[in-house]
Amino acid sequence: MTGIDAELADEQHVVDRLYGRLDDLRAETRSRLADVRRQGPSGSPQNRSERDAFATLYENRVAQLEAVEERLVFGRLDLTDGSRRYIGRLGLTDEERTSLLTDWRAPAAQAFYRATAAHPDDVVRRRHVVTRGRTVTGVEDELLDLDSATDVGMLTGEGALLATLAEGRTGRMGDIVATIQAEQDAIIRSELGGALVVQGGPGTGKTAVALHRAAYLLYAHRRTLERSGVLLVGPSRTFLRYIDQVLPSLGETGVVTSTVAELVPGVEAIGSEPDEVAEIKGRALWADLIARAVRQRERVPAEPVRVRVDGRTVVVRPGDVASAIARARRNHRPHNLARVAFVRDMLGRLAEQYVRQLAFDVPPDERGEIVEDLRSHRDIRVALNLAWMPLTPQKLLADLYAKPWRLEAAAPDLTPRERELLRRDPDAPFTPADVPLLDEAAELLGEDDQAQRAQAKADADRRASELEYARQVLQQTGSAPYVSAEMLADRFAGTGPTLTTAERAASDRTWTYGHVVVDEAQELSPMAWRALLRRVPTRSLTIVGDVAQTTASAGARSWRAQLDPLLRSSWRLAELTVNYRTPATVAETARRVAVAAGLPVSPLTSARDVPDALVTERVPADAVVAAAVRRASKAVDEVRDESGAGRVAVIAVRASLDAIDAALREDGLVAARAGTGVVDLDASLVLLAPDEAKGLEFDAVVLLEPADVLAGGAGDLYVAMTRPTHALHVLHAAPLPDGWAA
Ligand SMILES: Nc1ncnc2c1ncn2[C@@H]1O[C@H](COP(=O)(O)OP(=O)(O)OP(=O)(O)O)[C@@H](O)[C@H]1O
Repeated sequence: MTGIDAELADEQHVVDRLYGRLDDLRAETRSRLADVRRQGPSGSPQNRSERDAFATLYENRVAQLEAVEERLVFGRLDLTDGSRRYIGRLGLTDEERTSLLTDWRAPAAQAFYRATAAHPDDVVRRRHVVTRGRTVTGVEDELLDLDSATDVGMLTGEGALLATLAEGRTGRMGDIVATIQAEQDAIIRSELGGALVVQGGPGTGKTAVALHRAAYLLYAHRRTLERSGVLLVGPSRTFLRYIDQVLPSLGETGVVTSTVAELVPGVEAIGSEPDEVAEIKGRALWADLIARAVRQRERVPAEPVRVRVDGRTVVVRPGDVASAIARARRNHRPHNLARVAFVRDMLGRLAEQYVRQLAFDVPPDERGEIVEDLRSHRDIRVALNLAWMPLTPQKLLADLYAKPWRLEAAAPDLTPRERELLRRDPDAPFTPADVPLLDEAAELLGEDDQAQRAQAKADADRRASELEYARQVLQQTGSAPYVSAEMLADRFAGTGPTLTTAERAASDRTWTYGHVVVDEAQELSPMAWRALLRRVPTRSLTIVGDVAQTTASAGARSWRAQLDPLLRSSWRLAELTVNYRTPATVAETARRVAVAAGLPVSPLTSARDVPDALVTERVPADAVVAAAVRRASKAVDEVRDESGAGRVAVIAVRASLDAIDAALREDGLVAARAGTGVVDLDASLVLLAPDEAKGLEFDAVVLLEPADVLAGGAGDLYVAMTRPTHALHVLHAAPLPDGWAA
């Protein structure tokens, strides 16, 4: 056996043992699950719910143990004291509780990502163990000894990293646990508190880092975050699908994912509108505008309203309404809740008028029946509603858009043209930019929640007793490391469906999360930020993005300008500087074009280059589409491999997509498209507008007419050019944008 063969055989031995232990744990947990299930549907309700709770606990554990099959172990640290430590997707111990495998998130694993020759952190050797299935196929060593011959370069585990980067894309993002780089690790393990902004050029791993950070925080702060939950906000459903396998592969399934458009449960924002209109709706002035619109629904009538009740007359007097409004506003409750006080006050005044007309006195505490008669009188109801209308957020906003006089009264800061742009039918569907406005309105309107409050009190009492019981069960069974009393109590809650924290959080508009991760955060408008920050009062946030890639007019061009007004300078900035996606030639060209267009681009070094990564082809204007079809067809053949990996995107301005689609079909090629829904990322060919390509990546990209894309926005072109991992084919009739040539 040669030296390397012997090394591989030794590692295979270790890897076999680890998988053996994993198999044992799986079998053990499955058998416990089977035992619990075997007990059948008998016993007291308490026994049954306890059994269900344990069944869920074991099911989750089985799922977690299944999820770590691929690359269970990927690293080894040889330490100065002669000991070895294996690093993997989760922690494993043997029957005697001796550590066999260290979870990549544990403090003991940090050196695997951070140790350098200058700061070896007790590590003499870092080894990347490469496996395929359960077989060790390679090892790669770095000696962290200044005197050693091995030079540790810019990248950690360079061979393993470059091999990963060269793999064909599958349409789904994978995890990077085996090859996280030091600058990325520092961000992933950054403390939980406060707002952390991660700025980095395209392909620097911002999304990957954000997801691994979520997994890290759930591990390091499980007790805090298990109950409050973590929210991950992405730019589109397609993007959320693109990343949806990463957290499960890291053993974490409890993160709520959402776009800004989905933040308000019950609202489906399926409408679309020009970017220009979305920009207006994103402005911070809507906070005041909506507050004003709500106040304008609390209105003193110009004239007294006389109402006949059982032969007597009561008068809804402007003066009384004004004073009842002023009093109801005093306790600063939301509109629909303060309305209860207003109505009570007005009915008291009307009852007083009514009693004065009787031949006898009725003391105030005996006027209940009179008050109820007045309350149910149609004309009084109408008069009080006109003064203080109960409103839903949808009604408030739809009225503002549909009734020009309402918008004019509420929005003196908008120009007549801007107000005209906002005009729409009262029953037109809401758009994504409406959602933060509906959320703002919901905050100011509140719900008429008397029944809800009574229910909440009953729920809270029941919950307290369930929690106490769950604590006792945990003490008796010793299951504390896997589950908290709160989680167990949730599952004990015998009535209704047993919901996880994530499920409860996702269905509750007013839920506040323990941490919020925002990806492509540069796209968020000031109003979208307000809606998000409402969901994380602790301001524990990870904000990742690139202000050079902004495509929405309402988005940010500078973090300071965007975040200072919201977070009062209390945010910290980290930068990522190495591009892992795009070949250097393509990345540098994209960067020059972006600089020439005046974008605030971040410094960027590329991890690798690929021969012939950038091909530009000039064709006559009427031949661009045909050339694109030819090129796309060739690219699909070139990138596809036997495993089904290999993805190609054609990117062009929105106005040309239909023509390209038709031409592709004529040629027998079907491309997946976004339309209004989710792009089928399993397709080997997709057709996208530049903003739809945001955050995604493909082996090859066929880009049409960069000058047209640039005309739509420099950020659009920067995004489009930086999507490929191997090749960018550019087809153009118009001259290439400034900065293209080196
Ligand atoms: N340390 C790493 N090891 C292996 N692959 C990595 C690493 N860091 C990033 N990558 C890969 O580089 C590609 C780009 O990463 P990612 O999408 O997270 O970048 P990004 O900064 O969010 O890009 P963009 O701003 O363009 O959306 C992905 O395929 C990702 O898996």
